[in-house]
Amino acid sequence: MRKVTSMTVHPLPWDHDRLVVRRGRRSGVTTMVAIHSTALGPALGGCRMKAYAGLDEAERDVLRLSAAMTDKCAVAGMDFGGAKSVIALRPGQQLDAEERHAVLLDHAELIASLEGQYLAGPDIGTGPEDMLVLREQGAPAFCLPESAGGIGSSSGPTAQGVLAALRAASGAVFGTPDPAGRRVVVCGFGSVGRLVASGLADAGAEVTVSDVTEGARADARYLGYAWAEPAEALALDADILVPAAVGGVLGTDTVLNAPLIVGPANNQLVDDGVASSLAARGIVWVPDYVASAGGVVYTVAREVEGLDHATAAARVAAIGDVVSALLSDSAARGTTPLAEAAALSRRRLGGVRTAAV
Ligand SMILES: NC(=O)c1ccc[n+]([C@@H]2O[C@H](COP(=O)([O-])OP(=O)(O)OC[C@H]3O[C@@H](n4cnc5c(N)ncnc54)[C@H](O)[C@@H]3O)[C@@H](O)[C@H]2O)c1
Repeated sequence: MRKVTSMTVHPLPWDHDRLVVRRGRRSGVTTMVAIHSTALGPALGGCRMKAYAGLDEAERDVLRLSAAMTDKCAVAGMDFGGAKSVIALRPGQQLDAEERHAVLLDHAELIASLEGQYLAGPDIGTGPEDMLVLREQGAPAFCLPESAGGIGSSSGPTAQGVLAALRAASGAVFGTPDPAGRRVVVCGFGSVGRLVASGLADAGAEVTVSDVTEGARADARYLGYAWAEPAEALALDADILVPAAVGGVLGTDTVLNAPLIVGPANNQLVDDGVASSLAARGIVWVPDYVASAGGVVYTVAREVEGLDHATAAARVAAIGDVVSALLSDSAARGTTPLAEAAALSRRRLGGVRTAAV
């Protein structure tokens, strides 16, 4: 196992706790875990399985994502640190069932060697069934299938957290949290986007949805939603834009015509500087790691802390209180909601530097 410590100048950023990288003895696939911070408790974060151009790219991804998890946990009030893991496939590499199982066993071995400091959840390319394989091999993992006593998909609580954030932000921007009559564009009609869209439609909002797949378009038509082409969706004249697809969609030059942006998509900004540019354009952007925390908040409360549904759901709903406070503080101080979220994270961490790499 290659263990990189904070004595290593490259590629480990100064504020990461550790990065462990190992080529699996069964699968030959390289997997890695980055633990950004354990200041608040054991570090948790998703396990991403995808193809990378090279291991440098995979390391950059796992380091950046683990740092963001520290902020996500800290701002959501969780007593957990931030981490992430990556199963780095080669370009074009496809795994059959047996190879996938071997990769998961290798990854479980790596996670188990961290002695409880990393708790894995699902991310792009992995799901609850994979978490069960990790758990069965002695690796701490959450978001297990319902058949194994877990909560299954985290999409429901993630959507509930987005709706809580959206209501709170609507209160700040429009003077009322009620989405009734608001024109909302949901970009990305996937697991979370669909639930956010239906929650808003049920509350009386005028919902337009968009996606890149024909299946999503057919489903949207069947369910009676207005449709926007993906290339035009972000620029639609609306009250609220909900990015629920991929990251990197909001840049300084992106044409936007909604005064409020709040959604679950991770890493929505091309870079953190875009937060200032959005504020200067009079657009309120709720930091994605605040709005999207519902899934991890709920799942960890239920599966790791053993809390009941009502207590866990109340924690998800409290994301709305966090958003209200961030927006009120940013308005009062002339800062961005992102700056306020980062400051809140730093306060919880007792001054430990947490900037994303
Ligand atoms: N599922 C969760 O619990 C969770 C938690 C936190 C964050 N997120 C983030 O929220 C986002 C949505 O998650 P999900 O679970 O619904 O994913 P998903 O894969 O089910 O849905 C994403 C949808 O976006 C569509 N899409 C891709 N590119 C697009 C584009 N350019 N324009 C419009 N649509 C496009 C896809 O076709 C897909 O239908 C992701 O960024 C994810 O990382 C999800």
